Amino acid sequence: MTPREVVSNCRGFFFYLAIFSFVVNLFALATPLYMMTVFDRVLTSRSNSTLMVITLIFMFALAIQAVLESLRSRLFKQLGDTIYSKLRQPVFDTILRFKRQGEGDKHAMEDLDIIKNFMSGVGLKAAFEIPWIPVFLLVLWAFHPALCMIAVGTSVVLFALTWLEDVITSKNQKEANLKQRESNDLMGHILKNAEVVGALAMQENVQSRWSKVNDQYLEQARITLQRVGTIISVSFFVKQVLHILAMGTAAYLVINVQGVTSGVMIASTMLMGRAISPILNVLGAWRSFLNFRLSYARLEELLKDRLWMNEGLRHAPPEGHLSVESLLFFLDRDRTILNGVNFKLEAGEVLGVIGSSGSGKSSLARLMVGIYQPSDGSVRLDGADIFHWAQHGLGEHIGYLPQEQQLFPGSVAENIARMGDAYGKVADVVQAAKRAGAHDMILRLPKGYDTDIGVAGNKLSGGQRQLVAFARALFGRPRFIVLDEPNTFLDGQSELVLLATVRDLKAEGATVVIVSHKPSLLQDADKILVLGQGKQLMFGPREEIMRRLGHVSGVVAPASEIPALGSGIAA
Ligand SMILES: Nc1ncnc2c1ncn2[C@@H]1O[C@H](COP(=O)(O)OP(=O)(O)OP(=O)(O)O)[C@@H](O)[C@H]1O
Repeated sequence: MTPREVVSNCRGFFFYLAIFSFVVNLFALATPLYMMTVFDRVLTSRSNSTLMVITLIFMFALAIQAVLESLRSRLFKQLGDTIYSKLRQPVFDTILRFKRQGEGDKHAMEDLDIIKNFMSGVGLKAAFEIPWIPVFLLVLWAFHPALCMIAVGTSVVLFALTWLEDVITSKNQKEANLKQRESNDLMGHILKNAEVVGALAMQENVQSRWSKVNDQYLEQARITLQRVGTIISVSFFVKQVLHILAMGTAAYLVINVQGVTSGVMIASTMLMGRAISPILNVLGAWRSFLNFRLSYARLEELLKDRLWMNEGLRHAPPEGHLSVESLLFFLDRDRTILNGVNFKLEAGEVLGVIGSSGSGKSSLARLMVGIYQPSDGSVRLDGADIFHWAQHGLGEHIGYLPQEQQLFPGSVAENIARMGDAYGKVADVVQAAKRAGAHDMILRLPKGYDTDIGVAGNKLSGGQRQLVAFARALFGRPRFIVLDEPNTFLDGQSELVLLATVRDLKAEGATVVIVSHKPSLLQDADKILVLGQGKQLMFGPREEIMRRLGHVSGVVAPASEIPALGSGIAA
């Protein structure tokens, strides 16, 4: 769902808001009418009882106006909340997906907040008052055309000021927003890497970089505020002038024109204020309207035509037949990361992926679990295109251990249970931990499975994090498992457990892909895929590939030797 679709689904809200706004504004005529009645009828008749009755009637009208106004405000708030709640999930899914493609817009949630605040606050309210400007002007015209002309003149000046404000501030405002985000992002990175900053004495360097961006933000914000301040002062002056002009003109009319009473004079000056108040509201809400317009357009762009957002087909658990077909992958057109990768695996086979640094192994792993979308070709599991298989439908049958473990704040058990209900699935959590060889390590932690691992697992060692991430990959007995450099932080003992686990998985019929620089990990592999500079150099049974690599001792050649084979060797 895009913002446009959501807003269009909220038509009912707009209908009721229009009705409420109509009635509230109608009641706004009550006070000028009261003043006119008091001046022209009560004061001339000197009747106390009339004054009392009229006062009570108008007080009742004001009470109704107050109640309606409060209901209208609630309706605005409800509209904002409804739009927010309908867009929250698609925006969350989208930014997660785009982040994974390396082009994420993590500020989309801020955009959603801006849309919500505009819809539930003064911004939209001002828009609903605009249609009332001509009505008030018509009433003024009925009093005397000169009064209407003064209000029109003032409105034109105020509109011109609003336009001028936009012209002289929008560029700076945009720049200020951009620099503020850049400055916050940089601060986030500095805090994240605080250890390195401290250890390598980088404080001064990073501080000066951050200050530079932050100063640019402050400067743009200062210019914007200064200009807005000037416009506000001029608008205030125009308002005061209007007031005096209105009073003066009305007094002139009372003196010189037959039929214009002092009641009309008071009522018309009040009405004039009422007529320009929507313009002042628009002026006040202009900035939030501009931000709303930007955010709305950004979210519309982000959410439209996202095929993956459709509810994916729910498949039965896959058997594990993998086919990678004419795979092409690039993040930007100038740089191909993978090209022409073609291979098949039967369920229960183990594939070892080797290749030099930067040859595309991790990218292939990500494509195989549906994180990246192929630029061409496909990755299919049991014949179904993995990328189009909805994440929640497919993910539960997949095990994936990324190079950086990517743990979440929470307990060990929650992390193993993929941040789901760990305590409802204790047996599964423990079983996954045991299979990953993590159980004993976890029991030695201060609170065992309940141990809080800290932000991104910073309370665990590298090896402990990897074991927890491995257990998470095995949680739910997946049928297809991709392990990207699973032994980076593991000691010899844990590595033996890893090998035994791979053997068990194979015996159970699960399909396993291991990306590794380390030949010893691939001794149980059925097939080996060799990548070099994004191309498939070789693919085939392990023994054959080892022979082609000139190996005799039963282990695969070190990755550093592989590029020397060149890219011309096809599988
Ligand atoms: N998000 C990204 N943005 C830009 N380039 C990327 C991105 N991810 C990967 N690459 C590029 O794609 C190429 C392959 O990277 P990949 O991580 O797949 O290699 P690898 O074989 O796993 O390397 P290593 O063994 O060092 O982990 C590299 O040249 C890398 O710079």
